[in-house]
Amino acid sequence: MQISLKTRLALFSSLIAIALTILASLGSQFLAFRDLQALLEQQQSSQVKLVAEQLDTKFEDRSEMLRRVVAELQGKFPSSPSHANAILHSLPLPLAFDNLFFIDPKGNVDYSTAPLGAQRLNVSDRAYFQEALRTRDVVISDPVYSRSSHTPMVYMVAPVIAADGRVVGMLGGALNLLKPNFLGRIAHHRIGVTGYYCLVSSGPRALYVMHRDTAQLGKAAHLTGENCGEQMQPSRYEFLAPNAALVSRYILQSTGWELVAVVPANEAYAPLRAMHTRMKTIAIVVAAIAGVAAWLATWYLLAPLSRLRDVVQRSHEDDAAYESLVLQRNDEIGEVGREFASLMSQLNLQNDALRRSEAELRAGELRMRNIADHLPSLVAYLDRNERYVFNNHAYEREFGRPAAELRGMHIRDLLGEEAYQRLQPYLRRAFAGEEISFETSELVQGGGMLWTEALYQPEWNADHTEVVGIHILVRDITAEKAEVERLDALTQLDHLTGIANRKGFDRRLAVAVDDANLARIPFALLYLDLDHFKTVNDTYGHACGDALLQTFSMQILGCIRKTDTVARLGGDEFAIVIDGINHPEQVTRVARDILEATRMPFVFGTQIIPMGVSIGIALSQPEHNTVDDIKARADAALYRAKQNGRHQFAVDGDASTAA
Ligand SMILES: Nc1nc2c(ncn2[C@@H]2O[C@H](COP(=O)(O)OP(=O)(O)OP(=O)(O)O)[C@@H](O)[C@H]2O)c(=O)[nH]1
Repeated sequence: MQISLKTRLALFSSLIAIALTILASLGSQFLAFRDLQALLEQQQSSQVKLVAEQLDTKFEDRSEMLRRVVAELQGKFPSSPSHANAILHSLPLPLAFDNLFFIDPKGNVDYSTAPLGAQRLNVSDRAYFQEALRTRDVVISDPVYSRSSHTPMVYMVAPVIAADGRVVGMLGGALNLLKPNFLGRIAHHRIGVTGYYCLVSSGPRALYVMHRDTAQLGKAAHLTGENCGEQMQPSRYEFLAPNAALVSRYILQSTGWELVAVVPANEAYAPLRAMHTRMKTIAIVVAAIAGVAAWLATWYLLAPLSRLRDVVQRSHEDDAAYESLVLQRNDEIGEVGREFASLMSQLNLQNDALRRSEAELRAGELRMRNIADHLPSLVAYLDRNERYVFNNHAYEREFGRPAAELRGMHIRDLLGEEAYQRLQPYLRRAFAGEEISFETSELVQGGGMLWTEALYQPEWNADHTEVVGIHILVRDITAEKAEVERLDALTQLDHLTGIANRKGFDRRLAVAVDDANLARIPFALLYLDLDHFKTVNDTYGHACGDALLQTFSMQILGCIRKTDTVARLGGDEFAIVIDGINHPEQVTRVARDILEATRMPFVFGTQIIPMGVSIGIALSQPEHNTVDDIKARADAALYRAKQNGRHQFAVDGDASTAA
């Protein structure tokens, strides 16, 4: 389930408000607890101190009484039981003590207002007796717990000191501590309703002298930190639910005993509990109100954000949705709204431009495709895996398959394994980044050659680090080839006579030399030069000379085979290449035929002009031939024919030859 930001923020704010309210309430409870605790401790301490001082006063009064009586004895210990009884009964002490007694210097209890047992009591080993001997003052004993009477007793003794300073005896008083006139009233005294006191003696064996539970009387107590037996286990959150009783203590000056007052937590902190309950109620109400208020405030404050979100969502389908935004808000949401509106406006402009350029691009692509489709050449694009991505219509015509079917097809599958193997070196170079152009030829059905020119142009990735594909252009150049050959042939023809010119002659001669060297096909080279042609020109004019040259070339053609080649090398110089000769006679017969053909005069208009030609013949060598060598030999033979008187032939290497 998706929870909106607004809900989450509202929830979060509410929780914060509730948490803060609870924290504030806990804080005030803690402070209230601390203040109340300090106040209660102060009050209770004062009360305990007051009671302790009353007890001290009671002990002090009795001590003072004993001192006064002892002083009245003027250092004389009673000399007889009757004397002692007289003294004891004459004193007001019985009101203060439960019984009175005299102890002689050896610790024997001689006289007592209480009946003495059969066995004589000696207290010389008691601490209070020895203390009184040492301090020579009134001493209060540690409490003695009487099992028979279940009462705690203390003995107070005052030494009788003779004029010479000796302790001649002691006057003692026994005190039942639980008597109403002493501790009795305090023991049953309550602090508050459930609070109570206990009194713990001093010394290493501290006992309960006073306790609300009489069963505890005389039992061991803690020397320090006594809580009247209460279990004190304050919790960590004492201020929330006080658990530990409120304890105050005070040490009696007269005895060193500790008076402890305990008020159970239930009573001591009752106001706090009441306050706690009230505060809890208030805190719940305040937290609820704060939570709801925070929720509503967040909801209200973030409502524009929701509207902005709606507009943003609608902007997917509606480019103008942002125009409904309220942009006057002077806060972050207003800023976001304005930024969004500005972005959307820019985006719309860019989208328009993009749409326009996309349309242009599509139109451009269409144009390019149309152009490519109308081209007679094969136009394709191969991806890195040598699979077609694009093929123009020419492919459909060429391979008889729809272009869509070719898309994704491997080039090998379309062209066949053999053609693919032929093209692979070129493909490899193109994929290596080289722009390749090459020609191929193949025999076509019905004879003739089909010539094609292929252009492989690599396409690089954006950072020019890798070739991602190849553009392929394959065009039929058969017609071009034929035209080139035709033009090339034209360049090898003599424009005047229509036979080969020097260039054509050189090519033909080179082929003949190669054939002779490689295939042992013998050939002959004939150099021909018209005799006195200059005179013809000079006498009958240049046109006449031209006509003679044309006639002469026709005459030569009549004397040679179709496979032989005649060329005009320039001026009145001609050459013939005769190959595949079986015998030199075959060549000399051609020379003789030409001499015979030119024996007849040339008729130009009304002019009859005698003709003559000198011929030099060179035959190919059985072994190694060169163009220059055979030319030189033919030329030398021609020279010889001229020298010998013209209109004859001479054969290289044969000095006798002539026609
Ligand atoms: N009519 C015409 N004359 C040409 C043409 N080309 C060269 N000539 C001329 O041909 C002549 C060649 O003369 P040469 O071969 O030097 O002299 P020749 O008179 O034939 O002498 P020999 O060869 O020794 O018998 C020169 O007069 C050139 O001007 C051409 O195309 N037409």
